[in-house]
Amino acid sequence: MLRSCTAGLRSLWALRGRREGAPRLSADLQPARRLFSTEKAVHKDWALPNPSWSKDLKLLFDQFMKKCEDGSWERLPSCKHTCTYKSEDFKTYFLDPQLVEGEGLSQAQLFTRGFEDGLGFEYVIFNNNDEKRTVCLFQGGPYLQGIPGFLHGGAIATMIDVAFGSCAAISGGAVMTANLNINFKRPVPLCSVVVIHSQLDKLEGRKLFVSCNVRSVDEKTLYSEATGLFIKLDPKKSST
Ligand SMILES: CCCCCCCCCCCCCCCC(=O)SCCNC(=O)CCNC(=O)[C@H](O)C(C)(C)COP(=O)(O)OP(=O)(O)OC[C@H]1O[C@@H](n2cnc3c(N)ncnc32)[C@H](O)[C@@H]1OP(=O)(O)O
Repeated sequence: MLRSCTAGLRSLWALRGRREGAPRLSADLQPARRLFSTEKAVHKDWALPNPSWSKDLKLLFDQFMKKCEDGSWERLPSCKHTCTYKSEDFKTYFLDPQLVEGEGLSQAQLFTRGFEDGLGFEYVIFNNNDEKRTVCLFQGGPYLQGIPGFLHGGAIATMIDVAFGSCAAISGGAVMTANLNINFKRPVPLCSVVVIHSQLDKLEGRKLFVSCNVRSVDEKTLYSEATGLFIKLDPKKSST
């Protein structure tokens, strides 16, 4: 298993390099890279443009890919069927191995990647390791409607959780959300693009405090602000 993980990891990052001509990551970006599990399927990286992406989303994506060229930013690949954490990490916490590998979970996939292209969550996350922050570019599709014409608050909360989770996991490894606190300030138009700027504010023992704001592409509209608490899992405790 470990061997196939490593091989998968290598091929994922090789694929990334081939697709985008991405530069080699500097050594200090290695922690983020190590977090990826690629044990079964590295066939598709979902954090790449598809035909459903709007002009705004593609434009922002290109701008951030440019920022990746000097190594200060990195795009985080996103798999659908495999846990984005190393499964070895989670096996430590979820002592029943069936929870991680059982037949019953063969259908399991990441909630945010379970929609057809363009209908649900279209997003990509970029990480700046030195500044301990991430930027998530998010286009919420028509299946995420709440009030007619606007995104469901739960969809925004989900995306904030994913953005926070990535930001926290890069520093903390295997983490879980303990608390999310969101102020919804303006409704987000369905199918528009928003930018979620997340920041690791404080690391205190196993606690990672994060915050974010959700803004329009032109940055003029502040849609939401949130804080979160993530807890680094304790290998001595079972979570089940
Ligand atoms: C390249 C890299 C890519 C990155 C690749 C990753 C990509 C990633 C993408 C996917 C991202 C998906 C993101 C979804 C993330 C979920 O959806 S997680 C699911 C939702 N969350 C849950 O189900 C968690 C349920 N809760 C629990 O299991 C347990 O409460 C926890 C959170 C594990 C903590 O339990 P514990 O380890 O026993 O912690 P415990 O000893 O009770 O508390 C530790 C400390 O935290 C404090 N604490 C705990 N809970 C709280 C709370 N709610 N409020 C305040 N303080 C608290 C305690 O007071 C204590 O403080 P100190 O005494 O140390 O000062």
